[in-house]
Amino acid sequence: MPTIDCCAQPGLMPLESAREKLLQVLSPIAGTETLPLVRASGRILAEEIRSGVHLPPCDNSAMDGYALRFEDLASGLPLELIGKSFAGAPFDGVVNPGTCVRIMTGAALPAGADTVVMQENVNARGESIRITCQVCPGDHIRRCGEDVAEGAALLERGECISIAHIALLAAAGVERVTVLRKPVIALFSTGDELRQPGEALGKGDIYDSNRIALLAALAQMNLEVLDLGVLPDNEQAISEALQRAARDADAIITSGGVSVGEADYTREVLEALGEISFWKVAIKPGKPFAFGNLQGTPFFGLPGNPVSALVTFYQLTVPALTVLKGGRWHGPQALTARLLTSLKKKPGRTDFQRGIYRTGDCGELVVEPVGSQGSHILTGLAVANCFIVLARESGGVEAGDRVVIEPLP
Ligand SMILES: Nc1nc2c(c(=O)[nH]1)N[C@H]1C(S)=C(S)[C@@H](COP(=O)(O)OP(=O)(O)OC[C@H]3O[C@@H](n4cnc5c(N)ncnc54)[C@H](O)[C@@H]3O)O[C@H]1N2
Ligand code: MOO
Repeated sequence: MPTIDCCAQPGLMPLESAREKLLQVLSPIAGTETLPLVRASGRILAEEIRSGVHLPPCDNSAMDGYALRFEDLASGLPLELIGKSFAGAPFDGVVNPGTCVRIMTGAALPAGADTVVMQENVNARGESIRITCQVCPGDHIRRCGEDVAEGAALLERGECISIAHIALLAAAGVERVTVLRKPVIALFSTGDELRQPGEALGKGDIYDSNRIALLAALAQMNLEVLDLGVLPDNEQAISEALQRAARDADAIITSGGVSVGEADYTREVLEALGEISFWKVAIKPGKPFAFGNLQGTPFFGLPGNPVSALVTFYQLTVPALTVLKGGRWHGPQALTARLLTSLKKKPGRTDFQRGIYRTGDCGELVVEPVGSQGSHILTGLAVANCFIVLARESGGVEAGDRVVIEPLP
């Protein structure tokens, strides 16, 4: 019989409900900017973009070879070579019956020609050629507009611009794009024990890792950060920082001070100044996550334990920030894998254990939990490439069972 999770008190909000609530409350920020295409990767498109050209712009050759008229091949007679067509230097004449043109990959198909034969299948002698293989009409021709027709939509509003999108827009001659501005995220850590790199550690002190990791993660998401640094466990300092954050930022993220200890002030101060919509989620690690707002600015209170901070960042904060910056959140990117080592779990909270997945000998995905799963154990998270997600009401899982995994970004 499974034992009870003593940390899963009644009233914890299921992860799915918490996420739904966040996504209901958040809406995209207003404001746009126009950027050179090359700087637009990861930004959210604020306009639909249509193509001003056909892609490819004209019929052209997919191979280095010879452009000819298919019907000429029936006779088996040699074809007279009358010119050359290069990408950038097309042949201006016409391929009349009995003639052909030397053509390079990407060169415009000359008028009159309807087929290209690659040069490996041709015997060229002086100014005439013979075809040495079976040919089909239209072989090796890339058709005008077969990728994109002039006027067709290239990208929709709200698309998160990828490198492939940049290639597509560049191919259509787009130089600048209008994107949503970057939301500003205010960020601070709390804790009297937190020190900066270069400072000596006194007894019980640690270096502030959460803020640094979150700064990097927010930059990777193309968000602007208002870095409010490390605050002491002091209500006045936290209150002032929260009010500045609400005034100057589009969202507030804090680390620490959301549990029930005597120096855990962040959630209490936020509640006194603004509103907490929910506190404590049925998730492990990360239970004390708090969400609310201060004068309409969304507030994400991440727990201080380093793994808990990053699990709640990925599971709850990233979906909300994706909506805030105008993007679409498509749900967790889940796969299934066969578990190689059994895992203990008590029902009550959705568990995000850290694991390493790979393709096993039989070609299916397998996953191995990393050693220690403590919420203060950063090495486990550092070597992991996925979360192993164990459902809220499930107990332990046996080796050989199939489990859900979510690859880490
Ligand atoms: N009686 C209970 N105690 C605790 C509970 C509970 O339900 N009942 N929940 C535990 C859980 S779960 C978590 S997670 C933590 C969260 O606590 P806080 O959010 O209040 O965080 P702190 O107390 O400030 O710190 C916890 C832990 O993390 C270290 N820390 C804090 N900030 C940072 C940082 N920026 N970088 C690196 N490490 C940080 C801090 O030193 C503490 O060790 O509460 C449990 N307690
Ligand atoms: O959930 Mo806490 O996040 O277990 O350490």
